[in-house]
Amino acid sequence: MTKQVTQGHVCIDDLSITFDVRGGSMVALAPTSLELSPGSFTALIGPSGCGKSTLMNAVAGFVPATTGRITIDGAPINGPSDKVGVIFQQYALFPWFTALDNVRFGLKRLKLSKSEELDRARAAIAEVGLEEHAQKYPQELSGGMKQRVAIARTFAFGPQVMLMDEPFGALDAQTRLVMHDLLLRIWEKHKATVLFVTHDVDEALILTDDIQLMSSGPGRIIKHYPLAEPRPRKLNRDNVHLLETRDEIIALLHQSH
Ligand SMILES: Nc1ncnc2c1ncn2[C@@H]1O[C@H](COP(=O)(O)OP(=O)(O)OP(=O)(O)O)[C@@H](O)[C@H]1O
Repeated sequence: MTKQVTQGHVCIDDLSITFDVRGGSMVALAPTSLELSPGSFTALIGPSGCGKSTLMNAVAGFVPATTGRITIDGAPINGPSDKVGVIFQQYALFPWFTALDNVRFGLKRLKLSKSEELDRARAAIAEVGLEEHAQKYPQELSGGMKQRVAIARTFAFGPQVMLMDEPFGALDAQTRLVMHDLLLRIWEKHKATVLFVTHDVDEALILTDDIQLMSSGPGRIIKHYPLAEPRPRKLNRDNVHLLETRDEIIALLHQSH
């Protein structure tokens, strides 16, 4: 039975971000509104420099809104929140901790007993298929394995919102496919609301419920593409809508370059 999700409702309302730079200011994100329903999986696509990471960083509470506001379940975001997990392209694991201890570190905020923390970390490591590598250090793991640890660490503490900024951008094509299956399996189980930045249109078409397309910088959302096709998806002639959507998005991205 599908899990009913009620938390992780993200409202981005007329958000713009301006940075102070030497000799003035620069608009990194033009006024943008976006609503993510609880448990949905949304891709953010747009030309380089259009403000995708800036938007993510604002939802993560790392960058303040210049105008507008962001709420999660009605509560304004004014800084990093326990409701939000973040995964970047760079794995951001602590090199001095094993895979298991990296996941345990992510659980510290929950203040569990030592045995509960260990059980939960072990379960998360098992969920991403790394039981046999739990005692290895990041430098002993492949890029795909490191990103599995990052996924385990972030989902383990139970975030309602998951922000993923090109999480598979550094991985080879084959490993990416494996990671797509893994991410979908974990997302379907945990049902966090996911906002996923990617440059890879196919990745967005395979994974998400909705693709939000941004204009070139200072960007804003110009169009969105709801995707109702059941998963797992394949980009072939049986899925004409996905292929047409791909063509249209690629054409718009080319125009904006
Ligand atoms: N802290 C900052 N200070 C000043 N300018 C910034 C800062 N962060 C981002 N910018 C600028 O804001 C604009 C948007 O950057 P951002 O990283 O959000 O784009 P992006 O769409 O994620 O790009 P890419 O796809 O290349 O990663 C860029 O022009 C960038 O140089």
